[in-house]
Amino acid sequence: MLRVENLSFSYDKLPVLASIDLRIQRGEHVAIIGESGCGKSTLLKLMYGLMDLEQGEIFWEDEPILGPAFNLVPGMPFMKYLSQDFDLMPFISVAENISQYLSVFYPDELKERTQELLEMIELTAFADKKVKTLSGGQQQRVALARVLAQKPEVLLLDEPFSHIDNFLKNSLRRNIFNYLKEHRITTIVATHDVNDVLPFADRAVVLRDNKIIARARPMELYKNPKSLYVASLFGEASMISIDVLKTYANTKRKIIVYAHEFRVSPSSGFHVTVEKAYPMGSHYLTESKSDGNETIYFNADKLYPKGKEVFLNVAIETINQRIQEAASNL
Ligand SMILES: Nc1ncnc2c1ncn2[C@@H]1O[C@H](COP(=O)(O)OP(=O)(O)OP(=O)(O)O)[C@@H](O)[C@H]1O
Repeated sequence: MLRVENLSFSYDKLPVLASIDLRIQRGEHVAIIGESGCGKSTLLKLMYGLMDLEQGEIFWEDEPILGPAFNLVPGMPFMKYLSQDFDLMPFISVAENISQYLSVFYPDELKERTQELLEMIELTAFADKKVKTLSGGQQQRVALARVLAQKPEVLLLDEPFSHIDNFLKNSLRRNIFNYLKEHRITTIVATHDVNDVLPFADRAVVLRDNKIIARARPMELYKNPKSLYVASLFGEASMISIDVLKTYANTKRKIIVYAHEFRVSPSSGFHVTVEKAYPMGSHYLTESKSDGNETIYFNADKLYPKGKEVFLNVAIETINQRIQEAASNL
């Protein structure tokens, strides 16, 4: 188990993390999510021992993870950390970068394993190319293979697919996250991208204002977001007063509704005026204003012009589910 106990950290007296407690089981895959600058990378660096803690302790099983004040070589040998700059050897080939940490005493195994990792990152055809000649996305894939080759017990990944195009991203995610699960490698991923979180993470931890504000299975967080901040990490969402959605409900309490949960009606429902629409392929993400001047996002299957008045409805099951969840959070 990885244990983070009462961790606090500041850069030049600017607090970034305060009183963080976290337990991650061996083999678990945890996503650290939150807005840019909330401290995700800092938490990963502290977990790896790259910086000294200001307060608190971190353990992997019973071994304390210590920073540079206690370790000449920063970083723990049973862990690997893939930062946003990839730490590759630019003047040697892709295959050599990947196999650098494999044992030369077992040449067949070395070749086989390098081949397996090249296939996983879909760069077999580039095996003999020098890393410096690769694109940013290709270098990120080599960096991923290079950390996997080292068979860490714990892998810390900071935005691991940020440079990779959408065309490849999904298959790479499946290849890599399935591999990590099969090999029971404890994985902690700092990410902005819900596609790294919902399909793969066992748990998501949400950071905001130096603190963990939510932790749960990703689908629980998604279905029952405790705040607009949490919902917004998963998609466009709005806060709506219950009585405007359910006219007979006599309460001003608000619930969160995702853009895709609204249905457009020409004649009845919650009245809004269209401000702007963004084509998203399968639908138009439409920005509108309510009569109370709140910004409401909804998905529409056609393009509504600015100024168009429409009515929005939300399925009664969704409203009731959010009301129940809001009550259970009280
Ligand atoms: N070396 C540093 N010196 C001073 N301040 C820093 C340093 N590194 C990060 N910070 C600050 O600490 C805060 C947290 O940064 P961090 O990189 O951990 O956030 P993040 O959540 O990973 O952001 P992003 O998602 O944009 O990568 C930010 O306000 C950042 O400006």
